[in-house]
Amino acid sequence: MIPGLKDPGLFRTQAFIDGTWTDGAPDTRISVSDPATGGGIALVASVSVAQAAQALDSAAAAWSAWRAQTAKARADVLLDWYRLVLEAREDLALILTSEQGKPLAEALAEIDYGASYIRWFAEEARRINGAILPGHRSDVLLSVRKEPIGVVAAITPWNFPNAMITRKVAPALAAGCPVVLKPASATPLSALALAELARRAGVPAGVFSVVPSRDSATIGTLFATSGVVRKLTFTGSTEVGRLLLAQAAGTIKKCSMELGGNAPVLVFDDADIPTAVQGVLAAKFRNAGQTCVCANRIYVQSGIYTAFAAALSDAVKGLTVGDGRQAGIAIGPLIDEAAARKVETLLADAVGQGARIAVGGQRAGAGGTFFQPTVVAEVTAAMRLVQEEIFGPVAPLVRFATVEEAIALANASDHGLAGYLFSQSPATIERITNAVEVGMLGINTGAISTEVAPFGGVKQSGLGREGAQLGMEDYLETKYVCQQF
Ligand SMILES: NC(=O)C1=CN([C@@H]2O[C@H](COP(=O)(O)OP(=O)(O)OC[C@H]3O[C@@H](n4cnc5c(N)ncnc54)[C@H](O)[C@@H]3O)[C@@H](O)[C@H]2O)C=CC1
Ligand SMILES: O=C(O)[C@H](O)CS(=O)(=O)O
Repeated sequence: MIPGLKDPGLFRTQAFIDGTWTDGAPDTRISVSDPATGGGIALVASVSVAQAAQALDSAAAAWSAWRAQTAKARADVLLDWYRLVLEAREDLALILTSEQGKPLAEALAEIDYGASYIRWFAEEARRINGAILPGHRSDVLLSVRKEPIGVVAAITPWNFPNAMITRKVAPALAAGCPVVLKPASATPLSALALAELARRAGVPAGVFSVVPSRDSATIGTLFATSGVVRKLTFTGSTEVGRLLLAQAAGTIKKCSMELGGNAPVLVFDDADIPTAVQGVLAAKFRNAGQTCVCANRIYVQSGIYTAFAAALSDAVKGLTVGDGRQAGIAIGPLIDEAAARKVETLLADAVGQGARIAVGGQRAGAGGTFFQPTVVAEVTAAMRLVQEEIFGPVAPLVRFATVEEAIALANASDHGLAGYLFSQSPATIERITNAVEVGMLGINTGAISTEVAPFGGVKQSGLGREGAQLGMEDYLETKYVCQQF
């Protein structure tokens, strides 16, 4: 149980299948722990493959009635879900912080962000328009219709355990598609609370099921290979996304992939230093650096390097580390011991090659997975801090000299999700905007995520877009009709 919930009915530990709360496989449960304390907070059902398959079958059975609903009727259910989520935002944030660790202020922001996707796609549901085409002959009528793709299987990560779910489920339901969701095993409680609120909003049985599982690989294989599933949508690491794409190939399944990132930041000599510092703080340290759009490699032009490094270090020293439920905390715990060890390993590699720790660099506090917000100077491209997604509160600073060098350094990655640029030169901004290989670019800001804009990456950061009008397309099929008079 989570102390302090106003509505204990949102604390759900069973699976939600075909509109019913149900136990999982016997003798198998997911132990959910609080990353701030290491203590256990719940034992959650872990479904069997048969139960996951049953959820898929119930989705297929519910599809025809859900797609037959008018767009307005689906939009009304989504708006009710949106209202209920906002009414429960404090409980949802407390559940989220308890299982994931981010500060409550960030958790509240995530709930609002997640809810914004529900509202956005409630509105988009009524804008799924087709077209009448100018015919190629005078005796035909040509039309193009958008139709729901069918049963959607979704797999989501632990770092945004609310918004990554609504960013998928809301457009799917709006389009007329049923969804079976497998949330991350570290953070199933947020998903189950959303399912309870969807049930209260009137989402019909079978249209939205949640199947937590300790055996992600087996459930993932079922989702990727089942003939019932028409659409697989995944958010998580590139490694798992690659595996799922390969598994889905056998059924030519439509896939959306929101994968790993390695965001470059370019700070030019003409940047406004306070703006650049605030932008890097926002892009680097949100969720203790555990976001896919985090600033991962910070390239600073040589003329501003010393001043920027000093200003950023001073700002980072002011970031407080602690339990996200306490007031004023900026950096919560990392999700688990493995995540903390990875940060230590990357730092040791950098220092071993000559990098210098300017701020932080150690675990914070007595025990646990808290890590000091860290600034590392004199980092080079040869270091793992630059080559790998850090997923921790570490800001590596790399020098560069010219615009051409900055472009080459920024694009020297197999990933291309987000990127950031700080400059006051229109010519530099235009040059970099055109040359940098990313799906999303922040210019003089580190906060870019919104439901109104298409979220996604290029290269090995993924396929497709979420949010915006584009985000609906991933849940639709196009039918062309040629009618002979
Ligand atoms: N592009 C985006 O929007 C986002 C990308 N990410 C990326 O996700 C990663 C961190 O999240 P994690 O949850 O640790 O990623 P992960 O890939 O380990 O897990 C993501 C989800 O996949 C499941 N999973 C794990 N192995 C699987 C398998 N073999 N088959 C099927 N499902 C499997 C997990 O249980 C979880 O639900 C980072 O690389 C981050 O960049 C995270 C959030 C957003
Ligand atoms: O990085 C992620 O996990 C999310 O996509 C973060 S965001 O959408 O809030 O930027």
